[in-house]
Amino acid sequence: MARDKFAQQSLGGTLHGLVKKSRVLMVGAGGIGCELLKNLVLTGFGEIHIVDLDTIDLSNLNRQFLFRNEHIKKSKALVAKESAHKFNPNVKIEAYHDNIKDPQFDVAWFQSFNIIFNALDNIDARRHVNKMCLAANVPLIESGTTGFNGNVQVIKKGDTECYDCVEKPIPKVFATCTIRSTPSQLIHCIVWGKSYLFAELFGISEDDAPELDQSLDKDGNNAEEIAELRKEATKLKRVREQMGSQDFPRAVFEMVFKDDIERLLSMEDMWKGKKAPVALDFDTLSEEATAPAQTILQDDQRTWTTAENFAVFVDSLHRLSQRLETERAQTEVGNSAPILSFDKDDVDTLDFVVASANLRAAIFGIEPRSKFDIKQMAGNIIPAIATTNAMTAGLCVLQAFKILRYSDPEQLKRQAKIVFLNRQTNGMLTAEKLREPNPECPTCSVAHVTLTVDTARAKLSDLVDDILKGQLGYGEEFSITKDGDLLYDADEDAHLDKTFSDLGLVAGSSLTIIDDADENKKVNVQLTIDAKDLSSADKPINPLEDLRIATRPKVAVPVAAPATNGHAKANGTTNGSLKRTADEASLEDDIVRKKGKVMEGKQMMDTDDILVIEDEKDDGVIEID
Ligand SMILES: Nc1ncnc2c1ncn2[C@@H]1O[C@H](COP(=O)(O)OP(=O)(O)OP(=O)(O)O)[C@@H](O)[C@H]1O
Ligand SMILES: [Zn+2]
Repeated sequence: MARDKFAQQSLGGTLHGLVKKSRVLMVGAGGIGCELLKNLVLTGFGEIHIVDLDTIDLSNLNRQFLFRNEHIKKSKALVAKESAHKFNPNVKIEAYHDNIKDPQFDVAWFQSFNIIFNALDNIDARRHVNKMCLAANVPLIESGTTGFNGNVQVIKKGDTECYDCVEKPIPKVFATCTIRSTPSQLIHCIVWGKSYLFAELFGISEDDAPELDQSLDKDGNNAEEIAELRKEATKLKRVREQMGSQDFPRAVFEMVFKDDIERLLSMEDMWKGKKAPVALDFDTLSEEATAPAQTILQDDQRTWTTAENFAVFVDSLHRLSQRLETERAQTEVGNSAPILSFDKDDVDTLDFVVASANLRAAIFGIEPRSKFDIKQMAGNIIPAIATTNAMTAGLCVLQAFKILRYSDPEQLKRQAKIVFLNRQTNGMLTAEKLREPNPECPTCSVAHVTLTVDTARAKLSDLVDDILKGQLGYGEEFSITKDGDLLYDADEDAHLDKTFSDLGLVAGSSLTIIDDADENKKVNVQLTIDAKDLSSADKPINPLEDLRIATRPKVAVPVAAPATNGHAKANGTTNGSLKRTADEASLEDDIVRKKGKVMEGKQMMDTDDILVIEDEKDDGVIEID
């Protein structure tokens, strides 16, 4: 009870009472989430719900202090609840080991909270929660960190900018050819080693790997190159069959560091105006590689010579093939063949990727790096800093106090802030006034409509013809998208005959309708689906009663200057520039890696997928997700 007394003394009776009565949701129980949950529990927030889809990983333990060794592989949400509850047993905590995008977390459920906290690590989930908070009209506290930078932003429907008010730059996937044929930076070689060579030898064939964009470029130019790459993959499979034999390292080496390079060199056009690669020779390097791999490996902060990388390559290849052979021998007949997967904390896999990447870098005249550096690049590129998470989580709670204290929107707008944590600024913290919503925002400048649908019977054509054109008066020019994926527009009618179920539209799913008419354009509409079995005598979509969608005002509205860095977790720029420069990020190659899900065009990538994206601005910033 002492804690309660102190909290009351420092917050004052009124605020303390509001805190105790409040019911809050925290999405994500990772780096920020663990700190935030501790703060919420110790401050005495009455009821806290936690959602996290992930399990605890060894690499989380250094900063996610609610987790211990014995919790590895257990649910983050459930363990966070257990650990934090001990700090203050008076607080009610509910945990869900689930994806926040699951239909059970519908608008009504979001509505049951006073405040929602995002402690997430990916844009897709953040956008989803933003959308749900707008639909439910519940204030959201959005936060993020990258290295030493952090940010906290209060989002309130109609009163402030939402997460989508400032467009996030669309990330660009590296073409297969950059990774496979024309690397120009070490990161390309690392991705090649990790996502192609390692996966092809010890994991799932690259044909199944989603991170390499197999598509043709817009002129259809890659066809030949892709056919070649496929041939190469077949050849590699044959090499793979030699695993376990003494000749295996030579077979792999000659295939990727000699034959493939010679094949590339034979395409002379490719190297016009570009530095041509130089193939490596197994025998020459074997003669030069005199130091034992174990000695070289001890020196992981020094950049190894090509011969040293060669020695580590051969050694790690032996280690990995032995591991796979042993696992195969132990696999019972009928079970799927074992595979190895890359993990930056698994030395055998890391050694292999470091050596392969550096050998490839030598071929293409790219500066190699130490194992220490490559580990960061291949794993967590900008390291997560526990204190940044802790400070950011503290700021989240301070903003939550403002939301509880100021129920009047005008007062809240004056009191609540967007706060940036930034090592470059004097005093580390800077606060900005909350911005007005962007009237052009595709998410918050929309009409929210809930539609009752029998998802098994209703077809997309029912929505298009009966509801949108028939009832709401849309013309021919409009589009229907789901999470950025186009389902329908004047040129795309492929899905019209599909049912809502076929299209994966379930209870709680939402569709965005954008009017593209030249005149009297309607405001964007967000349709949320309320799934019900309707009598077969009735239409499969309930008509909307007396609903009219307003048209947009004709005024030209300046788009607010972007304040957030859409790529990275942190929005921490105060100088008006879109993103931090490499210098600001204190990294030579400012490289960011995030886990989780990101929408890339129309493709959804899962937690373990690797997406390589290049910054639009040519400042050398690369993000791997
Ligand atoms: N759609 C989602 N639903 C629920 N939880 C999510 C969702 N997307 C991400 N998360 C969770 O958000 C948390 C973000 O935490 P954090 O940024 O510390 O990431 P991490 O994966 O724990 O660590 P790191 O990425 O730094 O190695 C993670 O625990 C992750 O599981
Ligand atoms: Zn918005």
